[in-house]
Amino acid sequence: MSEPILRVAGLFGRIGGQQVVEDVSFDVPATGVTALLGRNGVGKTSTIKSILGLIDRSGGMHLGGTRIDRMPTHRIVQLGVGYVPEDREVFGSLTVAENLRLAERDAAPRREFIQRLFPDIHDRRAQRAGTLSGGQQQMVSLARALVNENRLLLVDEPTKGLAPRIVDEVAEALAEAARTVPILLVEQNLHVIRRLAERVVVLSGGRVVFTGEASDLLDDEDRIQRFLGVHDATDPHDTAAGSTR
Ligand SMILES: Nc1ncnc2c1ncn2[C@@H]1O[C@H](COP(=O)(O)OP(=O)(O)OP(=O)(O)O)[C@@H](O)[C@H]1O
Repeated sequence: MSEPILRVAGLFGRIGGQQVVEDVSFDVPATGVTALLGRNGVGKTSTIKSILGLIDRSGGMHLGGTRIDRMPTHRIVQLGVGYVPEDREVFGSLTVAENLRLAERDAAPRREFIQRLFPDIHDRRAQRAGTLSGGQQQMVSLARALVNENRLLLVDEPTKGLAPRIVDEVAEALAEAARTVPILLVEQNLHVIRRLAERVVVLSGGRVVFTGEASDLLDDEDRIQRFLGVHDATDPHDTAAGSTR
């Protein structure tokens, strides 16, 4: 296997003195989607924020061979790490175009790529982002990260709270994006994980409890239940209409 784009070794993260990430180690391959999974509150968002230096953290982290564990957030971003935060965080009083413009970091932002990937958002470029639906805001949030040439994308629960049809659209956009950039994806929707992820890292209580090929987890109902606490409604043997969240 080629060198991983991100190497996390013995990462600890703290919020208000409380340890929320405990000795976490994993690699993110240089291509495809790696899913960071686990039940609610196990430390997925905190792991992403630790990588970016958004919370107090210590431990070894390398981005393509460059040590980043002592770098401030803006330098990590400048190295080419895009971030799509949980709950989108678009600027509601600004237009779609303004939201995209303020995210542009590169000399040659990929405006045509964004236009092709998100035609609906392009049509709404003069609309204030706060008046968009949740799904449309998610597209703006994704577009803001994709407008730059990144070496790694960190995407936190992009389908949370969205209607099934919009979940499919977001998954499609992520699949397209994953052809150009490796993605570390926090996601709870098993359909989306199944569709996008090649590798999985599972957390429990702030620690890594499983890493492997996505199929090693997704084809094992017992592991799904144990690690994620959900029923796989896509399982053909399962006649109950179980929740995938
Ligand atoms: N701002 C905060 N102040 C105090 N504790 C926090 C804060 N944010 C998160 N925590 C705690 O840190 C732990 C990990 O939270 P985190 O949000 O990283 O989990 P998660 O796996 O992303 O959860 P979810 O799936 O619900 O988003 C939890 O116990 C949570 O209560």
